[in-house]
Amino acid sequence: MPFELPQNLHPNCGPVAWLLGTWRGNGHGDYPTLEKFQYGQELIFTHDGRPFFHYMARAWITDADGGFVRDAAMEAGFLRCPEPGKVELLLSHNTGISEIWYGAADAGKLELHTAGVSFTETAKEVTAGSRMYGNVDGDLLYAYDMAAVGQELQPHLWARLQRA
Ligand code: HEM
Repeated sequence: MPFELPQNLHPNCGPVAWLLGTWRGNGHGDYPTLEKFQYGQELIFTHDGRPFFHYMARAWITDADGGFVRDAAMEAGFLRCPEPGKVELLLSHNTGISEIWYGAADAGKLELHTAGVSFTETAKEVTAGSRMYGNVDGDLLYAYDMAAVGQELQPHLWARLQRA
């Protein structure tokens, strides 16, 4: 179904409007401390006309044929649009991590970097992140790099999702 810009979209959110809706697809994961893995994921961005989007995502580990193995990471938050092209992201993870991000959006591309990461006393140590979201031929491609468990900033996830 083609994406139609909502009539009540806040103008500050124009550069990220293409993200609105539900996306599903597959990704790959890696990190020096881990075995490579594959996953399925669903991302949902919604809005109510105010200058922010609500965001939630859930992932599940898959086998080589794409079959469900087990539930994996969940994250939820708010993508705020203080002015066109400028975003702030507040993100909470089921793994006990909470982050503040700043980013820039332009022509189907959104790039974000953490300004701060907090974690509970039982969570793994994550100290920084970098995310890139791009609209490529109508699909959502993203890459997530993290600095965690003593390793420097490097790829943990990349995925290609289709509009559901
Ligand atoms: C699509 C979402 C994600 C998937 C499918 C995923 C998958 C995995 C898997 C399979 C592992 C190995 C341990 C395990 O089996 O649980 C892992 C470890 C880890 N992930 Fe992720 N992850 C995701 C998102 C994230 C995010 C958003 C963060 C940071 C906020 C993160 C941080 C970590 C850390 C710190 C480890 C532990 C590394 C270690 O102890 O060596 N992951 N992840």
